[in-house]
Amino acid sequence: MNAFDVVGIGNAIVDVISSADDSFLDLMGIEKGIMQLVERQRGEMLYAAMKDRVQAPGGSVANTLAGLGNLGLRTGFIGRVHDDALGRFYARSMEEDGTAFVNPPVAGGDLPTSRSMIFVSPDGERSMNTYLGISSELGPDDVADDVAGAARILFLEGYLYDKPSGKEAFERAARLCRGAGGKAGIALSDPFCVDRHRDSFRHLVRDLDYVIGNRHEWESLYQTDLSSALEQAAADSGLVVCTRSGEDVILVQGDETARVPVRRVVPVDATGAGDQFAAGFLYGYATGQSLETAGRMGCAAAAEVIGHFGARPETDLKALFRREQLI
Ligand SMILES: OC[C@H]1O[C@H](O)[C@H](O)[C@@H]1O
Repeated sequence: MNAFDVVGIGNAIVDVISSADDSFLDLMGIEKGIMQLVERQRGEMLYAAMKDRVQAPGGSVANTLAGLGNLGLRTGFIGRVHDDALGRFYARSMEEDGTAFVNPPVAGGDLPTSRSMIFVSPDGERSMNTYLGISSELGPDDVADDVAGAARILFLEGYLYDKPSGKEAFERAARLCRGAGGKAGIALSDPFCVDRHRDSFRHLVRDLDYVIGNRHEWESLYQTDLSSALEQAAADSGLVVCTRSGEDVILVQGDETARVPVRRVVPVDATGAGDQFAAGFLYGYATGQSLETAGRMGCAAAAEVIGHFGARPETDLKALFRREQLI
């Protein structure tokens, strides 16, 4: 029996969250609604400018694992934090959220634990400014055989391709998992990330077992409109999932297509919507649900997280799924 139902690998990031209106974003030169990588100095400047900031564990794939841990699956996260206050907070929080943080915080070195300064606008949009710190050093040595090789399902973060060592870690993890008979898939992360790594990601769609992305990411990947992009993706990949903020989610596996309706609501904070969609979907995938049920689980988990600040669920997702008659 595998030690883990789902193992994820990605950037281990502490989120620092505060509210800000559009004029503040303009003043600070922050592009609304995307994730921008920032240098340490700019990160410190933005941190200092945040009013009533709240600190929470984040990181895209790690957020998904927290959702899966909440749902009772056996989960592990491969990430890299420094042995500083933020890093110890992060490792402890992952464990408290039900996910094994398999690599201990790293002592020594200059780079601190990663943090993302996230500004939430009154319309619920989030603008993320991430200083990668020690996470930029995540590499193949962080990927243990008895973690990636012991996963039934592996979930990989597209953002890792931004650093050569992250890419090597990603590829080693996928090799170990699939070599031991597990399934590996990727979250495309964001359209700019797709733009930076288009050729590599096109290969991954062909090589991996499932791919999750939103409409902008799929359009960027194939540089065409959504329906042509999904047609190509379905021909390339075993299982394709496309979220479309506020519109039906589309899931395609071989000849089967499911469309899952989404209730349109104004988010309190959109941070983590895609991550929790992935958690609900992967719970369905791991427990052998139909495409449609897995998609509905994704939508339910995403709807929960956008109803409050922060990128991780605050309620019992299994109870939520029961109420929605999904389990
Ligand atoms: O997807 C949301 C996450 O992306 C960024 O990596 C932040 O850490 C945030 O928690």
